[in-house]
Amino acid sequence: MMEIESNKPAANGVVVGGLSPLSETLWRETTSTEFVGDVSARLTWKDLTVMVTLSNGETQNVLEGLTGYAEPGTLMALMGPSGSGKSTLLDALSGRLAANAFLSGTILLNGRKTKLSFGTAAYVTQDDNLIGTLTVRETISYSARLRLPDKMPWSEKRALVESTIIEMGLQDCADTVIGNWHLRGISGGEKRRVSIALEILMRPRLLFLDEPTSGLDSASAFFVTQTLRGLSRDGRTVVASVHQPSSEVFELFDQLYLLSGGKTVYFGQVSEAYEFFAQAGFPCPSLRNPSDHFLRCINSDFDKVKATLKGSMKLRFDASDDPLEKITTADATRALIDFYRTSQQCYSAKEKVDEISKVKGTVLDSGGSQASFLMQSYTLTKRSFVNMSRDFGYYWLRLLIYIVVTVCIGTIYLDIGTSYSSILARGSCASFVFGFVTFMSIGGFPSFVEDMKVFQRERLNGHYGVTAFVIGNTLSAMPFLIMITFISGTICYFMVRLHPGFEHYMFFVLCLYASVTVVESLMMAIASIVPNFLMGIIIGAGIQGIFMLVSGYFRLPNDIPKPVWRYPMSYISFHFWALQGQYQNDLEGLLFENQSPLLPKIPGEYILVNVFQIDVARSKWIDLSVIFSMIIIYRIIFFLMIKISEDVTPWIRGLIARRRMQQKNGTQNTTVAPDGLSHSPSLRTYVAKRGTAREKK
Ligand SMILES: Nc1ncnc2c1ncn2[C@@H]1O[C@H](COP(=O)(O)OP(=O)(O)OP(=O)(O)O)[C@@H](O)[C@H]1O
Repeated sequence: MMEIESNKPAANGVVVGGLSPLSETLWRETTSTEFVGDVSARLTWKDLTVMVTLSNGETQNVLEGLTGYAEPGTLMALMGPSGSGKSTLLDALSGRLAANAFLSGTILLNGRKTKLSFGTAAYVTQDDNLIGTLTVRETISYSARLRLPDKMPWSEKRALVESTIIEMGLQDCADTVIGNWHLRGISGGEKRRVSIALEILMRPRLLFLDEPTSGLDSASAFFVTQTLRGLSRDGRTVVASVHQPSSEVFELFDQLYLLSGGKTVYFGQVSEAYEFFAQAGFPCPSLRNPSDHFLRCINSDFDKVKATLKGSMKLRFDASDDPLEKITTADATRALIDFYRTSQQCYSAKEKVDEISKVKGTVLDSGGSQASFLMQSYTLTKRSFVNMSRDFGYYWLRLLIYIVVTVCIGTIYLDIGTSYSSILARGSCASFVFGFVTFMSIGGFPSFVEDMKVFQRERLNGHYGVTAFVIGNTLSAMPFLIMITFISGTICYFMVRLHPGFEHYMFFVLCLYASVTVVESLMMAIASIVPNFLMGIIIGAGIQGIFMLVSGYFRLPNDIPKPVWRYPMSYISFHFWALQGQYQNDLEGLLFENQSPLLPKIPGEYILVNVFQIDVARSKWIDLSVIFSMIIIYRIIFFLMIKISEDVTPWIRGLIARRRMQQKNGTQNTTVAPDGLSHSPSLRTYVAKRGTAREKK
C-alpha cells in the first residue's frame, strides 16, 4: 500500500489544519513530536465489531461491522435508541472498553494504530465530577497548572484559562463556586460546560463527549452544542453521543451516525439524512422534528408500546397514513439497515475510510500533562488544601465533634488522680481515646470518595499520575489532622490531667495524631477497592472493630488466643501499639494508692507488667514509630491498589471473560483486541460504580 505523507510544510510556511492562532501557538509549544504542519486528527474505523461476554459465558455482539470516519472541522452526532451501542462505540474509539469486551476491526488515527487512552483524545463523560468548593476560574486554573508546561509563564497560562472561559461562555459565572451539598453553585448546564472547558484546555485534536446535553434544558443544550460546533470549526474532530436532540440542536451537527442494535442505520451528512429516510420509504412527516423521526423509526420500544394500546388509541394509529404505523419498528429498522448497506452513503463512507487510512499523518502525542511531577504534586496539594479548608464536612465538622467528645471525656475523667480506682480509669480512658475517638475519623470517608471521583476522571484523561495524587492528599490533610488532634488531645490531656510533663503531653498528642492518620490511610486504601461510600464505611468500621478487640484492653494481651488473634492480628492492629505506648507514657513513674492506706503504694511499672501486661522492655517511642510506619504502609497499599485496579484487574477480568467464552463455545476465540485497546480502564465501569454515590448528591 502506498503511503502518502500528509500536508508537508508548504514552501511559504507550514500548513496548519484550520487552527486558531491560540491553538496553533499552544500546540507548537507543548507538542514534543516534530511539528510537521498538520496536527489535526483523522479517525477511521473499519469493520468494527465489539463482542462482550456475559456472566453466564454467553457472548453478545454489541457493535457489528461498523465502518466510519471522523474528520477535523466536523461535529459528529452519534445517535440511536437506548442500548444501541453509542457509548460502546465511543469507548471503543477512545480505547476505554471494559475488560469483558473484545474488539475486532481496525481503528486508525491519522492512518496509524494508536493507543488512545490516557490523554491522546479528550473524553468528557456524562458525570460532572468537579470539586464543589472551587470557583469555575479556580477549577480551570488548577487544571492549567497541572498540565501546562512549567516553563510557560503564568501570564500565558492565565491568558489560556481566560480564553477557555470565554470560549465556553462561562464569563458570568467564572467566580461562582461549582457547588456541593452545602454550597449553592452553578447550574447543570454551566457544570457541563466547565467539564468540557477542562478537556479543551490543552486544545486536544480529538474530543469525545458522552451525552453532553442530557439533563439540560433546550437553551443550555443548544448553547453547549453550539460551543462544540465552534470547537470543531477550530480544526478539531468532535464526536458526541446525543439523546433526542431538539431540531435546533440537531441542525448544528455536521455528520450523523445512527445506530440500532449495534448496526449502522445511517452514516453521512446530517443534511442528507432526511432524503435518505424518504428514499428508504420512511419520509419524515412535515410537522415532526427530523431527529425524532429517525429515532422513532428505529426504536423497537415503540412496538412494545403499540402492543399495549387498546380501543380508540389503537384505531388512531391504524388510521394514520404514516408508513411507520403500518409495520413494526423492528421491520422498519431491518429495512433501513439493508437500505443503508446498498446506499450511496455507505459506498462513499467506505471509499473515504480507505482514502484517509492510506495517508500516514502526524503521530499525535499524548494530550496528557506537560507539567513536571513536582509541579503536579504542589498543585494537587494546594488544590486539595483549599478544598479541605472550604468544605465544612471534610475536617471542620470533625474538629467540632472531636472537641465536644474530648470535653465529654475530660468532664467524665476530670482530674483522674492516682487513687486505686484511677488505675482502671486511666486504662479505659486511653482505650476510649485511641479506640473510639480515632474511629470517628471514618466520617471523612464520603468527602474522600468525592475526591476519588475527581481523581479518576483526571487520571483517565492523563492529567497526572497516582503518585502525585497520593502525595497531594497526604500533605494537604496533614495540617488539618495536626490541628484536630492537637486541639482535642490538649483538651483531653489537661482536663483528665494525665501523667504531667511536656514529653508525656507530646507523646499523647503525637500518638493520637498518628492513630487518626492511620485511620485516614486505612480508609483511603478501602476507598481504592470499594468506592461506594456506604459500603466503605461499613467495611472500615468492621476492620476497626476487630482491631479494637485485639488491642489488649478488652482482653489482656497474654489472654488473647494465640493463633490468629494474638499473632498476627494484634500486631497488625494500630490500637494495640497505641495502647502499649500510651499505658507506658501514662503510668511509668507514677505511684498509686493501694486498696488500703496501710498497704504500700503501687508503682506504675508494677501495674504495667502485672495488670495491663505491657512489654516495658520496649520503649514507648518504638510503639509510636510502628504506628507512623503503618501510615506509610497503608499509603503504599493505597497506591498499589490503584495501580492494580488500573492494570491487573482489567487483565484478569479479560482472562476470565475469555476463559468463560472458550468453555461455552469449546473453541479458541479469534477476536482479539488490537494494541491492548481493551486493557485500558473502562470509564463506564467506573461511572457505573459511582452511580450510587452520585445518587446521594
Ligand atoms: N461490558 C459490557 N458487558 C456486558 N454488556 C455490555 C457491555 N457493554 C455494553 N453492553 C451492552 O451493550 C448494549 C449497548 O450498550 P451501550 O451502553 O453502548 O448503549 P447506549 O446506546 O450507549 O445506551 P444508553 O443510551 O442507554 O447509554 C447494552 O445492552 C449493554 O447492556
